[in-house]
Amino acid sequence: MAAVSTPRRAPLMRVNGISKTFGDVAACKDISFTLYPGEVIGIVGESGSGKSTLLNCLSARMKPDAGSIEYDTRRHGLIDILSLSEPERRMLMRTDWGIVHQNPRDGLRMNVSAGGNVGERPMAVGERHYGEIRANAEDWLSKVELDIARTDNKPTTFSGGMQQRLQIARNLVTKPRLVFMDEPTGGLDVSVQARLLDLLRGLVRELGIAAIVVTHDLAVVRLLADRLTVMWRGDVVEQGLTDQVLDDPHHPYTQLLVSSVLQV
Ligand SMILES: Nc1ncnc2c1ncn2[C@@H]1O[C@H](COP(=O)(O)OP(=O)(O)OP(=O)(O)O)[C@@H](O)[C@H]1O
Repeated sequence: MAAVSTPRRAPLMRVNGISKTFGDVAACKDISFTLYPGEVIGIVGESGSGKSTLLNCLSARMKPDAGSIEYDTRRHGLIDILSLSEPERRMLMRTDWGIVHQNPRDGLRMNVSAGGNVGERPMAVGERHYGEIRANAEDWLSKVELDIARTDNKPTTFSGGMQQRLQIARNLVTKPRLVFMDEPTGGLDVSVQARLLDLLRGLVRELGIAAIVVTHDLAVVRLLADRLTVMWRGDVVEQGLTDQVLDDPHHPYTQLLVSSVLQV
């Protein structure tokens, strides 16, 4: 019988040999991986292991010393993001990418209403009909479980959890293909974290968005990530399917990380 071959999807992002040094500190050493459309990759590691540096390089906010990052854009196909000009990078950010910061204040405009925060991105990519932009913004506020009666309120009047949900709506409203998340539930109460994670997981799956999620919290990756990358002192020490890595860790650092969590 002839072998049935599964068609291989084209990668969304191909990361090859990324390194970044600050003085004597090698923050990231020769990091490579491939991300496929709709896939969620978690990057875990202790403080100072290089997670944020890697995320900053991948999202073109920091230039690595070596390596390449190719991304399959909707507009121009596969491009080397390190060669983008600043306006091109900003356009990619508006059309294809989202960034969810740990601190919602870094990702929101605090003096603009909640509806304005969500409506700004569709406007930035050319939508002009006020009624539709507002209706879409309200739809997204509902999706992230914010009361649409608060549409005209500024995020300064929201709780931390509400601000984080607003930041998620602002990022997802234009249906990006890739979202970078840096400790998306950090700094929130445990009960608020759990609800937010459920919401994020539902939205990412429903929209088929790929994501790269940096966290030191294994519960976050257990729930969100298909695959896991474990960093230790700038190196990737283990990579694999999330459940496999967490249930059967091979590297001593991963074993320590998993055993230090009572229950994930
Ligand atoms: N702008 C910078 N200048 C100098 N050193 C830096 C800079 N950014 C990061 N580093 C160093 O690079 C290493 C990796 O830092 P990074 O912030 O990427 O780690 P991290 O895993 O994200 O840590 P955390 O979980 O605490 O945010 C650390 O030793 C850090 O001190």
